[in-house]
Amino acid sequence: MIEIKNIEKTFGDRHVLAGISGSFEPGKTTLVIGTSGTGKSVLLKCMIGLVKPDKGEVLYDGRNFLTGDLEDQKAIRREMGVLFQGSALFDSKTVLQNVRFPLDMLTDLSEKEKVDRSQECLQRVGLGDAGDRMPSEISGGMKKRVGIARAIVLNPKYLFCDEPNSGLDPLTSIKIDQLISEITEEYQITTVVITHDMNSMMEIGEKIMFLHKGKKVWEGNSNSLIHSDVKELNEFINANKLIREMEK
Ligand SMILES: Nc1ncnc2c1ncn2[C@@H]1O[C@H](COP(=O)(O)OP(=O)(O)OP(=O)(O)O)[C@@H](O)[C@H]1O
Repeated sequence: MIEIKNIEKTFGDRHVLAGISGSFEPGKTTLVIGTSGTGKSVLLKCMIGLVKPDKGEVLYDGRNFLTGDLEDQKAIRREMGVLFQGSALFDSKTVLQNVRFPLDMLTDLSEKEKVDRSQECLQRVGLGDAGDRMPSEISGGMKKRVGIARAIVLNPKYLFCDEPNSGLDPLTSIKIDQLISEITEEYQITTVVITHDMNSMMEIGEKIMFLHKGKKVWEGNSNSLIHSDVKELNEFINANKLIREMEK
């Protein structure tokens, strides 16, 4: 379980996060949604330690990530998997080498153990026979799968995905969403996904947080999403519906 308490962040005179609290449960995918520039990525960066919040707490199963013991902080980092926007694969490495990279950096497993574990993760994301291919030779959806395999290779307790559907067609997006959701349940990972994607919200929206102007103004699931009486959320949903209509 991850808990965030009253997270605030200001850049210059811009109050980007104005006190956000919430909790993220194991085995569940929590979606963080909101219009562009509303602070979703900054919140995620605060949670994974890439940005230091001005105020607030981030607790990983009760361990304070910002002010806690250094050993705890290191252990928490080791327990995180991150799927970055655009997959962020190394172009000069093969698919398998990309997946094993965290094992090379952070473990002293034997060569065979590293290959076996990387291969196992590739298998899990449906790319068991793509290990020798180069990133330039595979599709956008496959790159995301490789990114997911790399994010889970260290067996994380916490998984963070920033816009996992960016650049994908709707069908591939749904498959990637389903994969993230299945893996989350299967390994009981606490997963946080930032998304704009209305399909994702309907498909895997068991828990959704809506941010507006640096605040969490609504929380619920995909069923309650469409019946909310929060004006900003309704505007966001209608704008998304419009975009979907235009894309058809
Ligand atoms: N390092 C930084 N320095 C200054 N301003 C920043 C920095 N990082 C983010 N911001 C600002 O914080 C605000 C929120 O940005 P953020 O990337 O979190 O938005 P977002 O909700 O993720 O948007 P999008 O959906 O477009 O990715 C933006 O106005 C952005 O310009």
